[in-house]
Amino acid sequence: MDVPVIEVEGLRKTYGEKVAVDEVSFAVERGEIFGILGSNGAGKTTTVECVEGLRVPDRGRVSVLGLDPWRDTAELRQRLGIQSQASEMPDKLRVWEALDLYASFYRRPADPERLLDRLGLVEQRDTHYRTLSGGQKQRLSIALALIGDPEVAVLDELTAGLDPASRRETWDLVEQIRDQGVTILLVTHFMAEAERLCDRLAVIDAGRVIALDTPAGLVAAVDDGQRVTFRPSAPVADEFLTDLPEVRAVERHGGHLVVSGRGNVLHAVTAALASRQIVAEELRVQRADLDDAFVALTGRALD
Ligand SMILES: Nc1ncnc2c1ncn2[C@@H]1O[C@H](COP(=O)(O)OP(=O)(O)OP(=O)(O)O)[C@@H](O)[C@H]1O
Repeated sequence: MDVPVIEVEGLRKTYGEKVAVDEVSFAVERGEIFGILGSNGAGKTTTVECVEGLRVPDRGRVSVLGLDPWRDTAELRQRLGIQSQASEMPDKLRVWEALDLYASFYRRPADPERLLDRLGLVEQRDTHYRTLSGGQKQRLSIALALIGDPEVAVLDELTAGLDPASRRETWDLVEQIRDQGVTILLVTHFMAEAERLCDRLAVIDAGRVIALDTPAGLVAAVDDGQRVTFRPSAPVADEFLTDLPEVRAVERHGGHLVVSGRGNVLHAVTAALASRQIVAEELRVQRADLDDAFVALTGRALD
């Protein structure tokens, strides 16, 4: 088995009296998109800043590509790309100048022209930073994280403030970056992003990892099965449905029935109704999603 690309063990970091993270442990495998999901102030940034070598933990061990982020900082800088939510540039810096400047920090930088092309910034090559749109600034920050041709990239809240279309484009881009072999540590408080992109994720709450699994695994752990809502075309007695082995409960809301249970509730219910020539109108099927998992784990919705 490969050695994990990032290993964090028993991390603790305090700011004065405030314990920002405690007992945080996780390992990121090569080629993964690993997410750190949590609400504002949960400790996500503190955790990744310890991984990047920007903060020194009070306790615990961090290893990135076999390097110690504090002892081997210079070497790590060459192999780790950092995209940060707060990377502002001088107003008059042009896009190509920013890439050129950042490229000069690396032993073996990526080709800036190819990166501009990949990130859809060719036409903005000579544009001043100040006049870039939010989405273009975001793409530039990703380009700057990749200019060193890193093996690992840390992306922090990368779609914050983007409109839905730019957000989806950015997600496609992150997948392409991973497909080219870059391991990605993704910080997010955005559920759809975690569900769409992450192979596995650690849910952080009040400084601690409270769950670590694939998005599907997190959902399965709280999944109370399928819930089918419909309006029957003719009256149906509750018992007719509760007698089905798949069905656990039947509730009535106005003219609608809400039938919940395990296994293929939808098929069982529609087949039983069909045997009596009853049609399930206005039919909807609901399953638990990552939002439900988060609420079950933390006791509240993600802000
Ligand atoms: N330099 C600091 N001094 C004092 N407290 C801090 C400092 N940095 C962070 N904190 C506190 O530590 C806790 C964790 O902060 P952190 O920034 O790691 O959370 P986060 O999950 O990244 O949140 P956000 O999404 O808002 O950035 C918060 O309560 C925060 O107020």
